[in-house]
Amino acid sequence: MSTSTSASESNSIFTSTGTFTSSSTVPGLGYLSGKVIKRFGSAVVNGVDAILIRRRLAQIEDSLGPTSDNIAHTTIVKSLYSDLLELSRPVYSLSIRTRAFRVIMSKVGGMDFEDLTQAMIDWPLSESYNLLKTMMTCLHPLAESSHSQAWTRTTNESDALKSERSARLDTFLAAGNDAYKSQLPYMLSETVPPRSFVISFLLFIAFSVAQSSKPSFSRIVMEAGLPSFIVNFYPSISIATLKQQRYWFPAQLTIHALLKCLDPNTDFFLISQLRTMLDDTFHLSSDTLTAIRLTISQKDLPIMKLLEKPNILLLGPGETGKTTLVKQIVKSCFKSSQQFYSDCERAEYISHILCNVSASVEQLLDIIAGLGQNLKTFENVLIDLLDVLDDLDLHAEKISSLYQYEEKFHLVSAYRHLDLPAHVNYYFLDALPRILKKHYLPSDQDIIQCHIMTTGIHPTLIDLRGSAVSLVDFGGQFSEHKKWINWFQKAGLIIFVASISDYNEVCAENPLMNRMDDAIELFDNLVHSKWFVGVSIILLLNKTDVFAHKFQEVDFTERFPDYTGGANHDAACVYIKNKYLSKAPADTQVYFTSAVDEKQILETMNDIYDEFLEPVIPYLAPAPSPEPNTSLQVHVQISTTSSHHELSSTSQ
Ligand SMILES: Nc1nc2c(ncn2[C@@H]2O[C@H](COP(=O)(O)OP(=O)(O)OP(=O)(O)O)[C@@H](O)[C@H]2O)c(=O)[nH]1
Ligand SMILES: [Mg+2]
Repeated sequence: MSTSTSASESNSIFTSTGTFTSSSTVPGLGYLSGKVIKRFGSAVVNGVDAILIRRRLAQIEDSLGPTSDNIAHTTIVKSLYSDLLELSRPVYSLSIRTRAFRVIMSKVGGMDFEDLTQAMIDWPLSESYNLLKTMMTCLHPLAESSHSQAWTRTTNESDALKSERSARLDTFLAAGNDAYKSQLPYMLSETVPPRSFVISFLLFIAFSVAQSSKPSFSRIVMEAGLPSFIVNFYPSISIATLKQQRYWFPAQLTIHALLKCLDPNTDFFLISQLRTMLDDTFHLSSDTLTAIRLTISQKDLPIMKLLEKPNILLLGPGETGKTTLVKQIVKSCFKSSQQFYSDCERAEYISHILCNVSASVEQLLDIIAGLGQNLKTFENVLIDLLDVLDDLDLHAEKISSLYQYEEKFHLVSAYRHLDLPAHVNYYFLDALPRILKKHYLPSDQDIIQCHIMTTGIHPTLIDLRGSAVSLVDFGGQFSEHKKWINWFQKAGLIIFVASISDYNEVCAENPLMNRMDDAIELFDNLVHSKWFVGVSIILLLNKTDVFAHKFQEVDFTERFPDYTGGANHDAACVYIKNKYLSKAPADTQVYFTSAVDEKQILETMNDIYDEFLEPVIPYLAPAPSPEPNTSLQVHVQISTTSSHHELSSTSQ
């Protein structure tokens, strides 16, 4: 590093009219350098003074740079920031300014700007103006050579000198941009829209304006070009319908702070300019400064993970209700006045539903054979039923004969206790007379109740209160688990879906393994996985409706001898919940759900959105626009009836 600074290097590149304000009180080198900075400000800096300035800068970098520890003493902090700002002024050499500017921009990017803000407010307004203008140039998407060229002096410099100056300025701006970017609390990726890049800066401006609360400071923010800067990143902010979107929040917060601080008597023009950009309904429940502080503090929460990766992963064992949940959410985004499934889609479900039932009937036949009792009549009914289910069109006669003996259906129902899958046992068996009718077309509920085993990974983009979030559905069978890991790094939030009613069932792939034991073990593994540090994991104990039936029919204490809650259904639910929670952090959120109940599942999802997603929504990409000629606000990337799915042939 050069220890001397040439006259040409130390000349101002940007015009500056300010006076010097640094007043370091730090004894020793800091003190000396503070004085030097103060004394030499715009003068040509040479020799020992240049060395002292550089040493002071190194000290500032050590204390305030990204790797520094916090400095407790407020007087020291004040003097450090004061000198830092001083050294960013255009009167110093570009190499000094670049280093100082880098520290400033890293503080802004990392939302660690309370002290910097204070120092800037205490600075002369003309200096703050220069700095803010430089920051906006540095963050502007086109902050490249065109800018620096416009900023270079229009003296009679030779072209070569001009282009050298321009190149050095580009390096200066790029260094600030990089420092800012490197400290952002969220990662920039393709899924994060460009406006997210300036969230930290806008909060810095909002905070400075609110902290200063002086109209004069707000005025220089306006004059430095903030409105056009905002419009660059939020191009439609003046459009009434768009500015109400929640993702305008950081820009709206900044505009709101400015409007609060400008003087209505003298700043009429500026105020009316800002009014066109502010949503009329914009409202803060606390004062401006508190609201900004709250927004800044969110950077520490796991929700920032969601901001980086707006993916909600639905994990859990097979047949617990993951896909049903997706179906309900996707359907809910559709305007209720219209039909969600077309007749064609409904027709595609017929074969899946028939297969669901016939798989269970086959299972029932196996069970009966194993009972060793003479149940010939019943077996014949089931065989007839299987035939019919195999091809409805060919067996019209048989269907009518089945109808003639409606008690036969009751006979089937009488064997419910024989461990059939819940959706057949509690739903499709009752619906058989309707299903076997000519021209049967599945209802919405039939589609929700139909099980199609998921294979592979299926992300679906959903409209979450105006923002786009990806809901990722995975196959839950053992053989599918190895595919999950590809998505672990992309997890923003995890919803582990377990079935509360499977306590007396065995795994489809391993009849020796109890389903609930297997689910708890899987949950335990995921909760403690290194992939999910800082990611919230929500537990959904699903199939409460099935549990309610089962709890009446199957002795709970037989399975759990240490359960002491007797016939109290709620006590049994808490008992199972605690079994899961014994493996998880104490603050794990648990929801009891029935995914086949649309209203209930949407209420639960709303609670999850409020609790885990609301603060992130303003920063996410907008939801995909509705398809032409439809009010569908959801972009479903997979077809629920596609050939990606295989039929479940076994359930218990
Ligand atoms: N009664 C009832 N049935 C449910 C509930 N949740 C899911 N089901 C049914 O259970 C079956 C399995 O549900 P899916 O959503 O396909 O399960 P999954 O977790 O996606 O299963 P895999 O894709 O195999 O991992 C379907 O027939 C659903 O209708 C519930 O809360 N109550
Ligand atoms: Mg599924």
